[in-house]
Amino acid sequence: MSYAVKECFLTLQGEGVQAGSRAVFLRFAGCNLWSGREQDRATALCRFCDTDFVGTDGVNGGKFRSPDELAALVEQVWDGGPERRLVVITGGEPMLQLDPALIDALHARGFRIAVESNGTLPAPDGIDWLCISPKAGTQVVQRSGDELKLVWPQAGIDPAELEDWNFAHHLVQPMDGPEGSVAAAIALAMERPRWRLTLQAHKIVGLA
Ligand SMILES: C[S@@+](CC[C@H](N)C(=O)[O-])C[C@H]1O[C@@H](n2cnc3c(N)ncnc32)[C@H](O)[C@@H]1O
Ligand SMILES: Nc1nc2[nH]cc(C(=O)O)c2c(=O)[nH]1
Ligand code: SF4
Ligand SMILES: [Mg+2]
Repeated sequence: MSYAVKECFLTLQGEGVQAGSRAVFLRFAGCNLWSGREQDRATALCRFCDTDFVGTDGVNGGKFRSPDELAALVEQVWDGGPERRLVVITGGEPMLQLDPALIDALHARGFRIAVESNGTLPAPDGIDWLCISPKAGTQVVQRSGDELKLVWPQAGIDPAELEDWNFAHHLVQPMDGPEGSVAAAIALAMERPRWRLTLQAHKIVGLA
C-alpha cells in the first residue's frame, strides 16, 4: 500500500487535551466527506473545513511507497531525541490510509501516535490517542476513544446524545469561519458541564 501525504511538519499541537505538545503533523491527502474543492463545498457532507488536504504538494508531501519510508520522514521531521516523540496523523481523513503496518513502523521509531478523525470509518488497533470529531448528518461508527471534539455550532447535532459515547474527554471547539461562534461554544460549556472548551491555539499564536 502506498500513502498520499499532503504535508508533514513540526509544530505544537494546537487543539484538544494535548494542546501545547511538540508534535510532527502528518497530513494525509483526501477526505470521504468533501472533495476539497471550493466549488463542491456547498454540497459536501462536511462544509466548514479549514484545511487544504488536496494533492501531495505541501511541505514534505508526496507519495510514499512503504510504511518505513513514511516513518523515516516523520523521524527526520521530528529532528530531536528519543524522548516524548509524538506524531499527530490528520488530513483529510486519515482512516482512509492509516493501516497497521504504518502504526507498527511509527511505534518502531518510538512515536506515540495521535489521530484526528471524523469517526465515519473504524479506527485500527494501536492508536495511542484517538480524537473523533463528529460531523452532522454523517454516521459515526467510531464511538469510543480518548477525546470527542465537537466543532460548534453545528445544526443537526444534539450534544446530549453524544454524552454517553465512550470518550475520556468531551471537548467543544468553536467553529472557525463565517458560521462560527465562540459565544455558542462557551454557552455549551457553561450549560453542560461534561463539555470543556478547547481553542485552536495554533491559530491564535500564528503557528501552522
Ligand atoms: C481538518 S480535520 C482532519 C481530521 C478529520 N477529517 C476530522 O474532521 O476530524 C482536523 C480537525 O479540525 C476540525 N476543524 C475543521 N474545520 C474546522 C473549523 N472551521 N473550525 C474549527 N475546527 C475545525 C475538525 O473537526 C477536526 O477536529
Ligand atoms: N498546530 C496545529 N494543531 C492542530 N491540531 C489539529 C490540526 C489538524 O488540522 O488536524 C492542527 C493543525 O493543523 N495545526
Ligand atoms: S471531515 Fe475533516 S478533513 Fe474532511 S472536510 Fe471535514 S473537517 Fe475537513
Ligand atoms: Mg488544522
